[in-house]
Amino acid sequence: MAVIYDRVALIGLGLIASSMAHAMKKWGLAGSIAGYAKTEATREAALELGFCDEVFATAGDAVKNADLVILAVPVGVMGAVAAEIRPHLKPGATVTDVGSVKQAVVEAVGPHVPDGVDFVPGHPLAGTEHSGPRSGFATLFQNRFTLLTPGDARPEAVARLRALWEGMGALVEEMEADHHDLVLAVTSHTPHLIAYTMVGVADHLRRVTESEVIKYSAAGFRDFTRIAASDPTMWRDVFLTNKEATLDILGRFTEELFALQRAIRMGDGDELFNYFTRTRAIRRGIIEAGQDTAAPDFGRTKADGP
Ligand SMILES: NC(=O)c1ccc[n+]([C@@H]2O[C@H](COP(=O)([O-])OP(=O)(O)OC[C@H]3O[C@@H](n4cnc5c(N)ncnc54)[C@H](O)[C@@H]3O)[C@@H](O)[C@H]2O)c1
Ligand SMILES: O=C(O)C(=O)C[C@]1(C(=O)O)C=C[C@@H](O)C=C1
Repeated sequence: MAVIYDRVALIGLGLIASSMAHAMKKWGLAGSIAGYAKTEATREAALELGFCDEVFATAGDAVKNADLVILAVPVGVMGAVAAEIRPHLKPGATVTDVGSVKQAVVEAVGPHVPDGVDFVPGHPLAGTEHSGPRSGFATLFQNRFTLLTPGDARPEAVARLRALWEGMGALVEEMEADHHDLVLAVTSHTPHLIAYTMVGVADHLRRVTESEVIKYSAAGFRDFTRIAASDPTMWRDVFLTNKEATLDILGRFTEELFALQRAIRMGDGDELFNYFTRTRAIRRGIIEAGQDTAAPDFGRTKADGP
C-alpha cells in the first residue's frame, strides 16, 4: 500500500497508539513514525518492539515536521497535551485523536489548534482490556468501525485520514461529536459501567461465599470480568467527560431494570419471556444484517478464501 503521511507523530504510546503504529508499518502507510511517552521505559519499549523509528522525551519535539499528529492519551489530558504541542505543529499538518469521547475532546483540543492546521477527531471502535506499549497489535482495527467527527476540517484532510484508517483495515464513518457520544453511551460506556458494577457486586459477595463466585463463574460473568479489567484512568475520564449522555442512558437502564425486577417479584413469566424474546431478536437482527463487525468472518467474501 502507498505511504499516506510522510511523518506521523504519536503522542502517548499505549494500546491504541502501538496498534496503529504496528498497522501503519505492516501496510506501509507512514514514511516514518515518531513517538512521545512520559516514561523512558515506554519509549524504550517502542524502539525495542520497532513500532517507532524515533522517540522523544517531550511532545513538542515529537510533533516537529509531522504531517499527522495522533493524540492517543486518556481523554482527560487531551487538552493539556494539545496546548503543549501547539507551538511546534507544522503548517498544513493534521491533528487527530483516538479518544472514546468526542464532544469533550473537541472542546478541549479545538482551541489549541492553530490556523492552517486541521483537526479531525476520531475514535476506533476497537480495543481490549490491556494497556501499554506491549499490548498493541497490527490487526486490531480490521473490520472494525472508526468514527470521525470532522466538524469544519478541510475535506482533503478528512479524506486523507479516512484513507489511513481504511489502510489499517477499518470501516470509516463520519458523524457529529454529540451524536457519537450518545451512541457510544449506549453501546460502550454504560455497558462498561454495568460490567464494573457486576464484578464489584461479585467481589463483595466473595467474602460471603469464600471465592466460589470467581471459581464457578460461567461464561457471561467471565466476559464481565474481562471488560472490568479495562484501564481505570481511561474509564474514569470517559465517565467524567461523557457525563450527560451516560447519565441519560443509565436512567433508562435503571427504569428497565426495575421493570424486570418487578416482573421477577410478581412471577410475571410472560413479561420476562417477551422481554428476552425482543432482545434475542435484536442480536439475531445484527447478525442477519451482516453488521457483526467483531465476527471473525465479517466483511469476507468467497474471494478471500476459507
Ligand atoms: N483501550 C481501548 O479499548 C480504547 C479503544 C478506543 C479508544 N481508546 C482511547 O484511546 C486513548 C488511549 O487509550 P489506550 O487504550 O491506548 O490507553 P493506554 O493506557 O494503553 O495508553 C495511554 C498512554 O497515554 C499516556 N499518558 C497518560 N497521561 C499522559 C499525559 N498527561 N501526557 C502524556 N502521556 C500520557 C500513558 O502513559 C500511556 O502510554 C484513550 O483516549 C481511550 O479513550 C481506547
Ligand atoms: O473489547 C473491548 O475491550 C472494548 O470494550 C473495546 C471498546 C468497546 O467496544 O466498548 C472500548 C472502548 C472504546 O472506546 C472502543 C472499544
